[in-house]
Amino acid sequence: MSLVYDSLARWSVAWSPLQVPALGLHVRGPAMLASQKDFNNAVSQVKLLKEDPGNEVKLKLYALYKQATEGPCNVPKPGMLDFINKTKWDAWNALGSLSKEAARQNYVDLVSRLSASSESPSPEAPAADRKQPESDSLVVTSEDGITTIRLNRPAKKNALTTQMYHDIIAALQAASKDESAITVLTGSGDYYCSGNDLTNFTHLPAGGLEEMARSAAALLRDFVNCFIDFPKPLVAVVNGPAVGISVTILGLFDVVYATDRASFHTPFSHLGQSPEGCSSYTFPKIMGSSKAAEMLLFGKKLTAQEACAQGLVTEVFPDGTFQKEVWARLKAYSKLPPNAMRISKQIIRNREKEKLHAVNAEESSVLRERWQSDECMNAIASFLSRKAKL
Ligand SMILES: CCCCC/C=C/CC(=O)SCCNC(=O)CCNC(=O)[C@H](O)C(C)(C)COP(=O)(O)OP(=O)(O)OC[C@H]1O[C@@H](n2cnc3c(N)ncnc32)[C@H](O)[C@@H]1OP(=O)(O)O
Repeated sequence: MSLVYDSLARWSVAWSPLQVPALGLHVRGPAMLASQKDFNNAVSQVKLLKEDPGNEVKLKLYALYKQATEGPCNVPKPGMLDFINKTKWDAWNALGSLSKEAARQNYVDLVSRLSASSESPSPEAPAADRKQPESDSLVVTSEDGITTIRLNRPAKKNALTTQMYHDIIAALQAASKDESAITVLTGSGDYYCSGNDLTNFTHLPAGGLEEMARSAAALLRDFVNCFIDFPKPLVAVVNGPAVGISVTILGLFDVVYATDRASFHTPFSHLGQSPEGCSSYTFPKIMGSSKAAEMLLFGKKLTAQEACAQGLVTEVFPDGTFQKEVWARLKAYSKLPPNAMRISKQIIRNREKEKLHAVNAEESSVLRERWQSDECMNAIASFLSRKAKL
């Protein structure tokens, strides 16, 4: 094994970025596919990366570059002892029949994530230096090795405004670098979260509905990407009912604790919308395809006990002792060696990441279209005119 690593290390030095170029099967709607120009720009951007992304990522870049430019692997497999070329061949071959267009897009996405992370400030951000959220609707605290991101809009059942999506992204980015061992998302008041604030769709920008849908899809994608990439144990403390996107992203958490008062509701069809938060992939995996379909297609609301029986929730606690029991447990977990927890999370999650990014891109692209549909507009108008509730 070390021989392969050694060889890869030398190989990466010899690599020109132009030869370099993610594993994973990407299926996405045509609206989101990168152009040849985007691809060429990404190829140039690789040369400007400030940090060496490491051999694993270089291999992904290489494989995607080959797939995007030459299509599926079409050369004979190198011999057993030709470690370097065999490793490259395996990476390219693992992409199977992924189309050139999807490979080009995945390459562009990967480079853009690499560029963003190499530009972000790397030093550890202690809790005291954390940039506070722009609005009071999100409260971020760090104590006892736990960073807690609290949705704080109880009068609106913690519905997520556009600003809150931005603030959660910033809070997760800061938490990934602070000194805490565990990060928690929870809500204030009687609800965990009622999902996307439906009035987000009423603030039409100059470009109209189309522009609103485009920018919401881009924000959704960035938001979900942060959960996919979050490096530390991520725990949801579900203090009450959860709706929409606050339910779907639970599949990206490591542990989900719920009060017995919680319920889990994804009424996408009622709203003329479609699943997000990678739930089109994680839910069938977690609970099987027919239970997932009942939730995601028919909007079946699950009790906390049902969600636990189906694997979406880790454990359910009586509401009266929920906070006390959960926080005592989290405080104990936060004393465990943080690096061991990060590394274990990496092992569990890393092989799925590229797939999850592809699913996220596809779901966001489909929703961009859905948000411009009459079905969706009518459902939102109906809620806003107080004719409809879930
Ligand atoms: C970047 C964009 C990404 C987009 C990602 C897409 C995500 C998809 C989803 O999340 S879909 C889910 C959307 N959510 C809903 O459809 C829930 C709508 N809300 C309700 O049906 C009900 O409010 C309820 C069942 C959650 C709670 O009912 P209850 O009777 O207990 O309470 P009220 O209805 O009186 O609510 C109190 C006030 O809160 C406002 N409110 C609640 N949820 C939302 C919401 N999602 N969006 C906007 N506003 C919400 C509600 O209108 C009340 O306000 P008022 O006191 O001013 O009347």
